[in-house]
Amino acid sequence: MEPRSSVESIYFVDTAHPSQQENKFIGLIADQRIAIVPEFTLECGEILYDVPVAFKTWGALNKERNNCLLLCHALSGSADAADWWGPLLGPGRAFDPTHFFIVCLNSLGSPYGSASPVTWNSETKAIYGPEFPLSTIRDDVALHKLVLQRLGVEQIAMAVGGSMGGMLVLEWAFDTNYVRSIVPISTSLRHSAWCISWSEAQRQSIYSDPKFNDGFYDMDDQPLSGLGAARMSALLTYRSKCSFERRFARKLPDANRHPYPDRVPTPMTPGDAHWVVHNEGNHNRRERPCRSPGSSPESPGSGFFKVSSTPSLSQSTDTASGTRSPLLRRPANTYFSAQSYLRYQAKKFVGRFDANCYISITKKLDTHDVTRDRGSEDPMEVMKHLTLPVLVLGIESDGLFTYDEQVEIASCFPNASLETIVSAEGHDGFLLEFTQVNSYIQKFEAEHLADILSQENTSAELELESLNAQRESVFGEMEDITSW
Ligand SMILES: CC(=O)SCCNC(=O)CCNC(=O)[C@H](O)C(C)(C)COP(=O)(O)OP(=O)(O)OC[C@H]1O[C@@H](n2cnc3c(N)ncnc32)[C@H](O)[C@@H]1OP(=O)(O)O
Ligand SMILES: N[C@@H](CCO)C(=O)O
Repeated sequence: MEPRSSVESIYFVDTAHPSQQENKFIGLIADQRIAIVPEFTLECGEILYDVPVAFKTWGALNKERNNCLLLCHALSGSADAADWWGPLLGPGRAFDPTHFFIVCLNSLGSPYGSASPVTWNSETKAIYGPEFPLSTIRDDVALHKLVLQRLGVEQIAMAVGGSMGGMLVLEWAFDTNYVRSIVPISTSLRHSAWCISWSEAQRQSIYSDPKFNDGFYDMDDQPLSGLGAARMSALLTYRSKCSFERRFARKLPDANRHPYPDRVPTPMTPGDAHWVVHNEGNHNRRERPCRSPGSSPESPGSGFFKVSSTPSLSQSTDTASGTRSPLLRRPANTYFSAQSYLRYQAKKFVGRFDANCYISITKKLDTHDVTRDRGSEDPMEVMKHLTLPVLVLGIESDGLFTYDEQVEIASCFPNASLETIVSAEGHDGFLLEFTQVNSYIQKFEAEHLADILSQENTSAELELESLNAQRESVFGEMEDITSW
């Protein structure tokens, strides 16, 4: 499906644009700009009007307009590549704005500024919500190309991205006249049954939240427990068993650093006590009437659970009522550091992401298949003419986009090399192992983009100061993970 807007009709606005009027996530991304594409036809046939595309740039175009380094973000990323790949960005690093015009554009369906369930539909005069149409990786590439052309880019020197970003990178490779080289990382030629299934399980978590309401939820009262649960299971697929064992093993949470997150009722009877253990961590838990002797569940006067700030089953003392605790022995622990971490990550995620956007993006991932509508189901066949230089990076501990899939990608391009990111962290290694990613990409640039590296762009200097400024990350913490 061809996009209909001419490149010249695209214009630039800031984030106060009406498309973002109800988007509470837009403010999380610093200093980005928005391109408005007047009309764009998605692969599904739906036409979007006044389509916002959020983006950030670093450095400047050279006079040949061929030094664009395109960064493509992953599922929960944004156009602010400095936030999630910051250590790779800067003079002397793989993404060097003194040589490259670095551009990162936000994908459709993401809550960070491009058209999505949380942006305004100028036709219905409301946010899209669950009526945002299905978008594909190819839609992103087609839409982003319009914006790149509007920015004056005549050729992409190198497109780099991991995970979902790697899917965009692979689709970019088919634009043989526009793209000179690519670096797909921890990604796939087509979304595997394994990945589709994880997406499905995560969406089901969201659907089963009573607040989801088929996607028509109140933006001020969102299905947070469903979205949080989705992120928890996703996070597990982004890491490895080995990494979790190393970090958490059977440790208990450090109460000073990670205080117990829940307010837990003090049990009055053995049944109450068991109920507390059973429901600990249940965000949708309701208040349970006290069932102590002499009271009935329906007699509120006899009191509901008393609320304390620590899990009461770790205490075997008397209850507030003076009766003996129903549990005299110290029970086995049921709350571990690993759980505390997952809950913390879920809580953090629901503060920065939207449930409908999560569904929209995971469905987009499910559509990914480089062979779709290209005349053969054999990727080798559909890719044999893609002779551009390709560097594939894979992580052996990645259980989501497996190393075998990276081998397959490399084998389908006639001019590809494969390198290994050594990491026990699993899939997220591409966001954590900065030194290795940086050095592999620099080596690749030296080999294939020497002409661009030989040009120095002094006008980029102005931007470097703000690039180096310390600021809080929206996404990654990039802390020393061994400290846990
Ligand atoms: C699919 C894609 O598209 S990905 C591409 C782009 N990605 C993005 O844009 C953002 C995605 N970001 C991420 O995936 C992650 O943030 C990463 C991979 C960058 C970094 O991983 P993180 O999970 O943030 O780091 P880490 O695992 O070390 O967690 C650190 C946090 O957990 C907390 N924590 C650690 N252990 C515990 C514990 N036992 N209990 C509670 N909290 C804990 C730390 O205090 C820290 O908190 P903070 O965030 O307030 O500083
Ligand atoms: N941690 C990344 C992994 C997905 O590939 C994200 O949240 O975007």
